[in-house]
Amino acid sequence: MQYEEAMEKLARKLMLLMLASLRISKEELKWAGPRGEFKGACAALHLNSYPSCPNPDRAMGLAPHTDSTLLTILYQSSISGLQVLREGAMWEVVHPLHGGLVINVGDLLHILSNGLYPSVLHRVLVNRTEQRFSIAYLYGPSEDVQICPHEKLVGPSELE
Ligand SMILES: O=C(O)CCC(=O)C(=O)O
Ligand SMILES: [Fe+2]
Repeated sequence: MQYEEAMEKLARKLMLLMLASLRISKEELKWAGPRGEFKGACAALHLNSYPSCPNPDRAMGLAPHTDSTLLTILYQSSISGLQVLREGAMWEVVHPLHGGLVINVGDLLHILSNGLYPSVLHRVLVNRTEQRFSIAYLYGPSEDVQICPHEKLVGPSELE
């Protein structure tokens, strides 16, 4: 519970920072609410466990996917395995950093930002000798919110 509360606070803060970077204030996104509280936001925790496998090439950890969230906050233990697809071509390992969290942009933020924050294709390979654990906090809007590109990010100037 404590973990979820801390993650929700962080997710809200990240959302406001990312929106600000797109020059969108909380007043310009109705469902952010007057204090940027993102009322009714939907969240879930994935508790992932990947048993070790002596032959990782022949085992599946997590198949390539994007998260259908606004954003995902990921804690990975000290065992690597997470990879992201770079420039649509190369799988790159996301090395765990002590005390660090990984932020994945999800499909809903991709849509909201009209592609300025692209969602990231990622996968997990199992480790040869050690079991790996991760905790993914999946953050999305309230279920009655319809996501579309923000009006400030569409229009003639964006198409030029
Ligand atoms: O285990 C990981 O590092 C990634 C987990 C993940 O992508 C997910 O739960 O959606
Ligand atoms: Fe994921």
